[in-house]
Amino acid sequence: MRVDVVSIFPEYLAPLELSLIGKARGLGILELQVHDLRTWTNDVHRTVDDTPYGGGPGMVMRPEPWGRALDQVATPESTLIVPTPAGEPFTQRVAHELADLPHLIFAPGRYEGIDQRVLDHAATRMNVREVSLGDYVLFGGEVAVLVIVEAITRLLPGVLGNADSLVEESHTGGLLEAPMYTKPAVWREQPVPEILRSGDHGRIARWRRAQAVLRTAERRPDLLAAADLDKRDLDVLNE
Ligand SMILES: COc1cccc(COC(=O)c2cn[nH]c2)c1
Repeated sequence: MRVDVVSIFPEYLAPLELSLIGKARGLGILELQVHDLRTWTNDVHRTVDDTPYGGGPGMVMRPEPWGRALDQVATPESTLIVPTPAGEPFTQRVAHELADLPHLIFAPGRYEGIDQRVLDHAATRMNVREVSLGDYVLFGGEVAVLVIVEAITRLLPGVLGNADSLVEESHTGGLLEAPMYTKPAVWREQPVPEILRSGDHGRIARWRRAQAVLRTAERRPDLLAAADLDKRDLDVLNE
């Protein structure tokens, strides 16, 4: 997979050089390049924003620099990803969809956003997806790009050593993950649930499922409604 990021704060994306993402790049699983949007400005002040038509507070990112950046970076097989509070929810399912694509271009917006014509024009020549990480507003999309790139990179084949760890992650099967424990068996007078040390893998799987159902009911009733619960799950909820 190839990833390009165009930003007015390219140094914000430096953490993408580290850890698993750095490993994925080292393995040739992921190609990543970060670009400075101001490369594509042509005025002496390298201007990237201006006041909004129709009035209102703040500034809007001008279309020209973005248009020239995408002219250079995009191909017809590119997908433009724009992190924005106004986007579709970014979920593990969306992460899987994006992980299958050949080329992602991230357009983290600053100020009040990017002139809409940039996205409309891009949509005539590539896929465009506006995605939201949550219902809050950041100063810019760079932090969201770090999150999205990490969520996608860990799904790329060869990145995670133990493929099984993907199976147990939250949001698989639509439920939250059960609580996890490791040594010591007792810590500050708190014992690990004895069932997990019983060696009875059938009971352990049932216990974990029950914990996942209860935790999801408590914290994310929206996910529970969408999950395919079996009779035992319903018994757990009605206990
Ligand atoms: C492109 O337009 C804008 C406008 C305002 C802020 C941002 C940065 O993204 C977020 O704030 C965000 C992303 N998911 N949840 C919040 C982008």
